[in-house]
Amino acid sequence: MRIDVLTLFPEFIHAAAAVGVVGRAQQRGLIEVAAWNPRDFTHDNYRRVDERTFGGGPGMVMSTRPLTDCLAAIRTAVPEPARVIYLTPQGARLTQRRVRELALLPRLALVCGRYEGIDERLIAREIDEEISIGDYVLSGGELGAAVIIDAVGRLQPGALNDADSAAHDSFEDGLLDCPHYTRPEVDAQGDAVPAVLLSGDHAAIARWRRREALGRTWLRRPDLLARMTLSRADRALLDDFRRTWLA
Ligand SMILES: NC[C@H]1CCC[C@@H](CNc2ccc(C(N)=O)cn2)C1
Repeated sequence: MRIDVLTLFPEFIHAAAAVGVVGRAQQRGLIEVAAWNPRDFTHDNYRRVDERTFGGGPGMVMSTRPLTDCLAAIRTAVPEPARVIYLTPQGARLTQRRVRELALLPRLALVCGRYEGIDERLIAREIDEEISIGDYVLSGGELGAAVIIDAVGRLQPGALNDADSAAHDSFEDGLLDCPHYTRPEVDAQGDAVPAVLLSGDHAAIARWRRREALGRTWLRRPDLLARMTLSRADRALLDDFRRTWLA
């Protein structure tokens, strides 16, 4: 998968994509991340990338000409057509379902706004999809771009190996993750690891983890649970969790 990012801060994007699972995925050729700076597409001595907003008032808007030229360069950089995504609080909330769909595309182009954003005509002409990573305002779209790069990058086949594959499951099935434990078995405060995890009974461990994931989702994110149709086995596990919890 190829991801091009239009940003005034390419170094941020390169740094975010260079570490961990995504950095390794890049080394393995599973994903290619390229950052493009619209400032390189300016022609004035001051390399201006922002301009005053029509109608007056505070705040600047990103200059359209450098953005248009930068996007044109991005589109022609490789023959594959790209889905062009604009990161903005006005976008559709990003979900794991949408991440899984985006991860299947051959190419993404992520447009990172700064200042008050970009001209609405540019959005109409160039942007295929507006995505928000949450209901808050950031100083730029770069953190949203980094979120998308990470979320789709880790889903590329071969990106996660056994050590990380557990992380692949959490939220994949719409549930929150179960609790995790490592040494010591009993800590300095005398708190012990749940015995089932030390039992070696893999079926019981799987049931325990599923029950904890269902229970946590019920307690912390009932909205997620409401969207799911549970199997008979899952309903039994959740009832069991609730009985214990409410006892
Ligand atoms: N109206 C301000 C707004 C104009 C367009 C550019 C954004 C950049 N900042 C962002 C971008 C995305 C998000 C998010 N939640 O995904 C938050 N903040 C700022």
